[in-house]
Amino acid sequence: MSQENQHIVIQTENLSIGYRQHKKLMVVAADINLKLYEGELIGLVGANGIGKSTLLKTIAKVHPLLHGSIFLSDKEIRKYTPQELATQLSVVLTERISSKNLTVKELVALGRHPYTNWVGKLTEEDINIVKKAIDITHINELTEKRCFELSDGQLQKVLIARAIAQDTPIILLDEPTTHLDIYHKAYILKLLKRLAFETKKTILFSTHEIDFAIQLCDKMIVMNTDGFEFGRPKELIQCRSFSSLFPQDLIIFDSETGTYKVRN
Ligand SMILES: Nc1ncnc2c1ncn2[C@@H]1O[C@H](COP(=O)(O)OP(=O)(O)OP(=O)(O)O)[C@@H](O)[C@H]1O
Repeated sequence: MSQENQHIVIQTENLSIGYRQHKKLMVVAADINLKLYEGELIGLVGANGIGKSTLLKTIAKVHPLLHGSIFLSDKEIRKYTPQELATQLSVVLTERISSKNLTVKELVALGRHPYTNWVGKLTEEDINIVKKAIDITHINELTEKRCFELSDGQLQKVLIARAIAQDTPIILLDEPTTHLDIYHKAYILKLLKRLAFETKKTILFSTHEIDFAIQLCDKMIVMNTDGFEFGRPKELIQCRSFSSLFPQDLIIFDSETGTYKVRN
């Protein structure tokens, strides 16, 4: 699809992100201007502590912005009620969940919460959406287990299933593949790509799997100490964005293969 026909789903204008500590501002990143379109899978990469989680939490309104604006589907984020926001955006963060006594099926069904009545009764359509989310994330054999019985990787897939069940135009994920083996890392990223393409969702995720992200993402945001670079993976390779991401004493970026190699 050509970009002119696509809607902008997330837009930031002169956004500054960071923290207020003892009345002091700690700016993590400033002047962030992004336009993310429907149907795009966008990978957010950068060194440890550069601000990836802070950016995701700020866009999700889990953490307040310091300056500037964020628009989700043309509406400023501060104007959204929590209920409205839950129908626009689902989030998978790295924090441990508090509802570990729930079964996997119950946790995934919580994704339907924004759409259910006040007693949380699921309609037949809700049940089908939950089933589909369980199917496509390959967690069928886990549905009756309680969440505290799961491995980190299994729990990660369950949280992704909950976000899919929430069925929002935007999905934000903080390091969704951290605890997964290499096969399931590729599986989940390909699933996110397919979801973005087939259902026109905008999916933004942070990751340290830079080589997988280069292979699969439509666009990438590269955060570094000087600011950020944004574009298609090929363009970013040409601009040497990945080469300058880390000190060059131990690893170098091979632009032919799109991977990092350890120096001999
Ligand atoms: N609650 C907080 N209060 C104050 N500073 C924080 C808080 N959380 C994170 N920071 C700081 O903000 C900066 C960015 O942290 P953030 O967690 O966003 O980085 P990240 O890129 O996600 O890192 P990683 O790859 O290690 O997960 C870091 O310097 C971190 O110490």
